[in-house]
Amino acid sequence: MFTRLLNGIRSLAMSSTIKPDVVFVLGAPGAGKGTQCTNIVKEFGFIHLSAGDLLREERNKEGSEYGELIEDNIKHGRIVPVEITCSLIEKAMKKSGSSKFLIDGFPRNQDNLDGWNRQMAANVNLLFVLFFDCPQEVCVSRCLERGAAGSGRSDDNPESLKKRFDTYMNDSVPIIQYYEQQNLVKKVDAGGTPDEVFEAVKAIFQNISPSR
Ligand SMILES: Nc1ncnc2c1ncn2[C@@H]1O[C@H](COP(=O)(O)OP(=O)(O)O)[C@@H](O)[C@H]1O
Ligand SMILES: O=c1ccn([C@@H]2O[C@H](COP(=O)(O)OP(=O)(O)O)[C@@H](O)[C@H]2O)c(=O)[nH]1
Repeated sequence: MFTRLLNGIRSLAMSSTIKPDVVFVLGAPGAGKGTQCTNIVKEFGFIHLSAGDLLREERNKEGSEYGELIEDNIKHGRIVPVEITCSLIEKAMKKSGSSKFLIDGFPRNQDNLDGWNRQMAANVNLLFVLFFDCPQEVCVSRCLERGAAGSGRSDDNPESLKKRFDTYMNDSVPIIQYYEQQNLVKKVDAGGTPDEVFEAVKAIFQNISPSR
């Protein structure tokens, strides 16, 4: 009797656990991920979590044990170990209390993907992967302009950009292909003006039915 009651409570608790909706936002450095996430937040009420911003915030924290490691990776266009990034994402998700997230710039390599699958995948509802497709020369000039305009980023310079693109081509593109094989990728041409790109983004978000 007691066991049956306990099992009943357990299954009720499990069925009422609502998983948050997640959209991964991927694309080359400078493709416009952050810009379009800001638009999506305004129009569709998602919370924007940029993995890069979370890492930079952690790097800037006084006394952070990962500060140097994060900066070293960012400057050289390498990917920070997933345990650090995933924990920052998880913490930010919990803190926000929201149930709809844009996770921008993650997962970017196999280590990221494996870590996410180990730590988070079972607890979220991955809606799709929004992929901003943009020619490399356009992305590079946008990043250089962003640097010249005073982004203050230690990686918006020609040397770091070369490494960031090597990492993107070698490590991140295979992750996008992995999701493509699962029919989860929604591709947007990101070479136009911000307004043109957002028109295409809107068409995607207007057609999704969130899990609740
Ligand atoms: N469609 C666009 N056309 C021209 N410039 C853009 C466009 N989208 C973004 N930008 C600019 O390019 C730079 C990189 O955009 P950002 O959204 O930060 O890209 P990402 O997050 O992919 O690195 C920023 O300075 C931004 O203002
Ligand atoms: O999941 C992530 C996201 C970002 N980064 C690091 O942060 C940098 C900047 O990433 P961000 O997404 O902010 O900018 P982008 O390169 O897309 O313009 C990357 O080159 C990586 O070094 C990382 O290690 N893991």
